[in-house]
Amino acid sequence: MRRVDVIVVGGGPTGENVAQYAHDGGLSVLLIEGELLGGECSYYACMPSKALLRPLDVRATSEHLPGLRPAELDVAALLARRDAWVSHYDDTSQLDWATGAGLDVMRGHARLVGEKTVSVSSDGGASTVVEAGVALVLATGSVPVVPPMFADLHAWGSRDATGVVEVPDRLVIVGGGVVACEAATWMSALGSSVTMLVRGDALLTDQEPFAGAAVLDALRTAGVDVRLATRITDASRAGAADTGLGRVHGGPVTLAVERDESGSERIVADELLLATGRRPRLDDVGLDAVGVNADDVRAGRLPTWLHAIGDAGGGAPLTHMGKYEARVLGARLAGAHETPPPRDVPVPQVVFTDPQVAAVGSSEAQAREAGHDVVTVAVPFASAAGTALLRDDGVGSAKIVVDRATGCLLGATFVGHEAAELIHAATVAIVGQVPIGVLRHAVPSYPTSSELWLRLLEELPTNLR
Ligand SMILES: Cc1cc2nc3c(=O)[nH]c(=O)nc-3n(C[C@H](O)[C@H](O)[C@H](O)COP(=O)(O)OP(=O)(O)OC[C@H]3O[C@@H](n4cnc5c(N)ncnc54)[C@H](O)[C@@H]3O)c2cc1C
Ligand SMILES: NC(=O)c1ccc[n+]([C@@H]2O[C@H](COP(=O)([O-])OP(=O)(O)OC[C@H]3O[C@@H](n4cnc5c(N)ncnc54)[C@H](O)[C@@H]3O)[C@@H](O)[C@H]2O)c1
Repeated sequence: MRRVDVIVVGGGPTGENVAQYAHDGGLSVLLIEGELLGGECSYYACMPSKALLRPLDVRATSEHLPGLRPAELDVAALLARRDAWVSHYDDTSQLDWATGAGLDVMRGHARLVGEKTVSVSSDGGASTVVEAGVALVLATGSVPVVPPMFADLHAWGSRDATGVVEVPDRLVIVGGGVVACEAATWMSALGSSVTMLVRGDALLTDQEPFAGAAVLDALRTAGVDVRLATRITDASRAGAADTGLGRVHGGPVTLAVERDESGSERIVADELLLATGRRPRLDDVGLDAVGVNADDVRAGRLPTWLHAIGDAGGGAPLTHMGKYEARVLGARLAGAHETPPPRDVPVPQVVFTDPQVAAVGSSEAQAREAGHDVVTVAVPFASAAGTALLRDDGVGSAKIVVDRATGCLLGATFVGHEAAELIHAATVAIVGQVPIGVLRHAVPSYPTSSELWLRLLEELPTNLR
């Protein structure tokens, strides 16, 4: 049997980071990956989606900046850019990085078979048993949730949308969350006639309501048919088949859809994209062999040698949060002395729609629900010269949520063009618990987007400033 200090199962961004931090702290580490080293993010999620979205953002900017001729979309070149960013689904460069960083990498599917022990089976059927001296980390990521009604349709998942090869003429997207909104943006730009079927009465419901409303307006303006408060009662498809990543998976899909105000109707589409959430990938890692289950993972009821982090751990399923958990755990396993983290680390997220939604910490509703007495202020996104100069269509708003008792920021949301880079200032202010009275001495350069901070702080009651 092979022995190492730390076994990491899953070589996505979370697994790679925990492995690197533990190794740099002096431990021997084995990183086990069953598919592509780099994980969902590098090949099927963050990288391809943002590679597709960025040129579209630049094109839209060119349409709103007098002095420029609007940029023209070159679909073949856009897809080629996506292919380059996913390294043509080849993980050689990631493997080079890992071995260069001193990590031992094993290919194959790992299952727990006993305390601190996994069995790794390779494609050829051979299996190797490995034991960890210190810890075993599950960084196995997540899988898409497929509602049972769609189980036999070979509907597209987010992998097909980011890996699009054949652009369906008519695409129905089920869901109103992040994947649905981002995918609707690039699929409609690529030429699909997109219908979004959303069961709730808003988009992006985890965010401040004005964020979902702005994205809804923008998608509709771009020609996406967004139908809220819908219920799909039946779904069928002739000739459903796995024709390959990003290709249309069979004949037309027929959906029976009910809406409160307009009764029921039939919708026919060439492809169906399910964007109905994700859940931790824990079904096939042998949890039962060590007497735990997925609920134990979610509740943190694990033996001290076993850890589940990143998407697998059930926290915010975001690359940067997985990497953060990985840095903290990797250093801790190696015995590094670290400043203890604040009790609640705020979660930042950017939705790369047009306009972008960038948020961190609590929304007003979440803060009130948590029992905070809050003061909130909002300003138009274009109310600073720096943001107004970005584009002449100036949509969006910015809002902050301040704790009246401490005078510190609890949350911030920026909705507008290139809003993404504004959010880290809010993250720093929340983690640093910087009182507003101090924050107002952080002077933003003129004319930059950061001047929105000034506009927001000026709106607060004088006793808080
Ligand atoms: C379309 C889309 C776009 C996204 N965009 C963003 C974004 O812009 N920003 C952002 O922060 N997040 C984004 N996310 C979320 C992000 O992709 C995930 O949060 C991130 O990939 C999680 O990293 P991870 O390492 O925990 O898991 P993963 O990246 O899923 O990696 C897990 C790895 O473990 C391997 N594995 C699983 N089980 C085993 C086993 N038993 N044995 C061996 N190997 C195993 C898998 O093959 C995989 O490579 C997006 C998600 C989607 C679906
Ligand atoms: N830019 C980013 O940071 C980014 C981009 C994409 C994905 N992600 C991550 O990936 C995760 C998954 O994204 P997602 O959009 O799939 O999930 P989500 O939880 O954001 O949205 C799921 C949507 O599907 C709907 N839904 C769920 N079950 C349904 C059903 N049976 N019928 C009809 N509608 C149903 C929900 O109401 C919701 O609108 C997100 O939590 C996010 O953290 C992040």
